[in-house]
Amino acid sequence: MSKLAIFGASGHGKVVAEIAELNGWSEIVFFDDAWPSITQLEGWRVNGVTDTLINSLHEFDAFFVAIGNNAIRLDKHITFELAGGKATSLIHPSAVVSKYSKLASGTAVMANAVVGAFTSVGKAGIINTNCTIDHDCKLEEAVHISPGANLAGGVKIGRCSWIGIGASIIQQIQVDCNVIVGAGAVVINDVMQGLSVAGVPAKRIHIK
Ligand SMILES: CC(=O)SCCNC(=O)CCNC(=O)[C@H](O)C(C)(C)COP(=O)(O)OP(=O)(O)OC[C@H]1O[C@@H](n2cnc3c(N)ncnc32)[C@H](O)[C@@H]1OP(=O)(O)O
Repeated sequence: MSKLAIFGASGHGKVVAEIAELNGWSEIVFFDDAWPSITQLEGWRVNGVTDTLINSLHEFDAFFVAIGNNAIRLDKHITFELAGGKATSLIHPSAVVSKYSKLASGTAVMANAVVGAFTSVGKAGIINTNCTIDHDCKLEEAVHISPGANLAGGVKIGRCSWIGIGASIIQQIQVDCNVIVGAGAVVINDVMQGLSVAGVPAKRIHIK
């Protein structure tokens, strides 16, 4: 492994870059549409915008999109794939990922996260710090499980849904696409597409 392009020069990008270093990537270069306002992220250089990366994908062994917004992350991931880039996943060495689980490309698994047996994670997912996803869960594309959230067995999470920090979801629940589950929520019922829920037990909230 040698040269990795990371799109998204943010706090999330920094965490991802450290995991990449721990995974043995020797050269990491950032890209971000805020360039040239941003040319440096901590010790890493930021080299250009989306088109710059598209035109230089052949110089990299892989790319990774480090954007927190689920829909934008998926869109950029697909853009770079269609342009011929090779996506990689990045797994922190302290994470426990079952050998019977499946992670699609472009997923970050942060420190101390647990991915259980026979669980699948779609492309461009974020499995954040110290969260647990138990057995037989199915996460579609671009899902974000925030730090400290816990999913029991057999939970399904739809495309681009965001499970907030410290939320819990009981077994066999289905959370549809584009859902937001608020911080600390306890989800005991299925959640329909596009809704936001929060509280214990989780109920619909109306966000401004
Ligand atoms: C490494 C990282 O940093 S990863 C990121 C981790 N961060 C998170 O997980 C954050 C999760 N975000 C939240 O929980 C947010 O509160 C959201 C996204 C659910 C809502 O945020 P906003 O869009 O700003 O909504 P807003 O603050 O207007 O709240 C709307 C209503 O829902 C309530 N509400 C919002 N969040 C919650 C919550 N977590 N639990 C209970 N009630 C909540 C508000 O009190 C408000 O109620 P009201 O209408 O009676 O006044």
